[in-house]
Amino acid sequence: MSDNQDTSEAEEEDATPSGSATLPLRPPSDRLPCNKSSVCSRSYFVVVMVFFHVYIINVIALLFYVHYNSGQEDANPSRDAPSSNHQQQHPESRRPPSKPEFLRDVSLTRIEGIRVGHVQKVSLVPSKVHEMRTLSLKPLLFEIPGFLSEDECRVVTQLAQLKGLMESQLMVQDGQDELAKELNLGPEEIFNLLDINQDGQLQLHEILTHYRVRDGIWLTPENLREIYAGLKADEDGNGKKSTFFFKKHYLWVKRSQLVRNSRHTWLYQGKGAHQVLQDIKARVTRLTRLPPALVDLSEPLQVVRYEEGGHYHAHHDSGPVYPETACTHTRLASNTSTPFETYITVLFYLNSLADNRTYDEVVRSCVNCDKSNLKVKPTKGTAVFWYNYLSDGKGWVGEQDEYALHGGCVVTHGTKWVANKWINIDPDYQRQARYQKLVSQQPEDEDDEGLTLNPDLQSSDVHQEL
Ligand SMILES: O=C(O)CCC(=O)C(=O)O
Ligand SMILES: [Fe+2]
Repeated sequence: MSDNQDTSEAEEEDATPSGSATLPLRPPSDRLPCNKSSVCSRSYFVVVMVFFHVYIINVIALLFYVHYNSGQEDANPSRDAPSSNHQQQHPESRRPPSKPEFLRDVSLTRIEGIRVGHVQKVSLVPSKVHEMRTLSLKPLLFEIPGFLSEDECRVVTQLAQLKGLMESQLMVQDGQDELAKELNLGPEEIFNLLDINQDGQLQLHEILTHYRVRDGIWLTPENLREIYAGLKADEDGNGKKSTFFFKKHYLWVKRSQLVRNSRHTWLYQGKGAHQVLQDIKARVTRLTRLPPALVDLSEPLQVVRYEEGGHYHAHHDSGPVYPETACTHTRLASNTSTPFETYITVLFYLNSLADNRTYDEVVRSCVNCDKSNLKVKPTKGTAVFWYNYLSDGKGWVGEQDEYALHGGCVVTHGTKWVANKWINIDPDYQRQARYQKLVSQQPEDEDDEGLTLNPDLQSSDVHQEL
């Protein structure tokens, strides 16, 4: 009780306007300001202004609310995707999503590497359990022995031979005459174009730039000095040459100076393809745990043959195409309107190399194999696969993994056969989703796990060289 009394006293005290004790008290008549018109209108103005401001603030808040809500709906492309229709019926789908709405339906599984040497069992075919060993975490790289059977390796190489293999990279002189005709430029004009600093001379670096830009030829300044020395062209040793010598030393380029010295072909893996090829594609889908549609939309199997002296210098299978690291397949993709990159590379060894002198470096190599951090010896049937991109942490691709630099060492004895399955995606999810939607409007194959493409669409839109 006493507490209540205290409280009511306190309330009474509190009810006294604070600070009023310091103001002189006036008689009640003085406190009626209406007889003073200026005071009355000022109070009236203040009250009106307060109401006006509250009203304006409310309107602005309402506008923000409406804008924010409609903006969320616009930015949500999955709402017009068929699979998200049922979500619209649930009120909880209006809650803020834990990850961007557009990544709800599709996300890229990334297999955990755990640690180098870690072995996980994977079930890829009914009769067998495969072992998948982590070879590296940076980049994320795995090896699966016996991924292909002996028979499958044989069928793939035979199918490639039946189809016919083409040079992976043309020698410069192979196309030189046609280029000269096509360019319709005289030697003077070519000289001027190559003379980057316009000093009337061609320096070593200008020639080198041209080589890399036009031909993808792997020439170091040392190579060029050797060429000059061989031609006795640079007698004063200042590295300045005439067009005559520049034209002439083209002929000195050897196959070993190409980025890639091999022959290859593409084997279509969709509906109607040889059963072995379809099986390999299905197994790759299981292995990578990616949405089947992504694997279906990817390039066909590329089969590559290296003869003695064959090699593939260090390169990335994806990312911006620098002339010296250009791959046939990234060119293939970049020729098209669909900007696909290679998310995963699955490399199959279709034969074993006879001895230890002839092995492959797979990752983090430089032009020469001695500088590589990791080498994998080709063993028939073994598959290695790695991620060319890091994750964005939200279920799609992030940055390109610089550590995915790799190459194939020079084959010193015999012939080496490999096949590449490049799994392509568009780093821009929304474009990929639009593309997938477009392609999924093609007739579907009922037997298939996922989406099946109309071969005509596939070859004309994505895989031009098939
Ligand atoms: O032949 C190899 O070992 C590597 C091949 C490769 O990296 C490629 O074809 O992109
Ligand atoms: Fe490669």
